[in-house]
Amino acid sequence: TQSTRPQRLLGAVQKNATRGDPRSVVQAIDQFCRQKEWAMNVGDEKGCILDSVVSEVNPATVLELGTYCGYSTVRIASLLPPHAKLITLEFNPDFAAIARQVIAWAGVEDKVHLVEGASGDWIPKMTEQFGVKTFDLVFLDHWKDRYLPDTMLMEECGLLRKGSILLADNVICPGTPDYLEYVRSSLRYESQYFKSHLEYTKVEDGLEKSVFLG
Ligand SMILES: Nc1ncc2ncn(CCCCCNC(=O)c3cc(-c4ccc(F)cc4)cc(O)c3O)c2n1
Ligand SMILES: [Mg+2]
Repeated sequence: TQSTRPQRLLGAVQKNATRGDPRSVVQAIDQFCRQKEWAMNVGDEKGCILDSVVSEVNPATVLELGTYCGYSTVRIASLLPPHAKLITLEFNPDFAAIARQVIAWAGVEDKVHLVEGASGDWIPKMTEQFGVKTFDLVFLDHWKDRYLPDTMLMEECGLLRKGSILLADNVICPGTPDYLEYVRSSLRYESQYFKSHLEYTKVEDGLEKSVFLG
């Protein structure tokens, strides 16, 4: 039977990356996506911006919405301090199965908790299920029309504290207009746009970094 793109991406990781070396996993995926098949990873250019925000925040608790194949999961986890925790939500079981193997190949599984399910269902259960009080950093990379409702839900559930950072992918392409309008106009956020490009292309895209002011 035909393999899927995520399966071929995993194959490229197992063939070209060194077990236990997260940077080589990131490099193998970027090479596969540039030379073989485009895939919706945050990519190398926006990935460098992601790395700089993660390093600056040095978070103890991270929530990632939308795991896909685990590319940004591995990028973030490789920069976390020893006892930090990254919870990543993936709706699609086939993507989740691939992501688990990519995360394991990179050797960062001890820092990562991959949960299969929809953000709207799981955000209200974060505290009771994982003992997380608040998130220091949230990386939004899931359905673009869920960025705003899930941000409001995180506020309502008390998962954001003064200084929590939201970093949102794809605010230009595919675009998240209602989310951008909200974080840029709300007095409860201080927002900053990092102009970049859609992964592996010359199309404009960018990341929006928003600090929750409490
Ligand atoms: N609620 C909930 N909870 C949990 C979940 N887990 C997964 N999902 C569903 C997420 C499905 C994938 C989301 N990502 C994208 O759609 C995406 C698309 C492009 C793109 C595509 C084609 C173009 F021509 C141009 C740009 C580029 C990107 O960087 C993207 O991230 C969930 N939903
Ligand atoms: Mg994205």
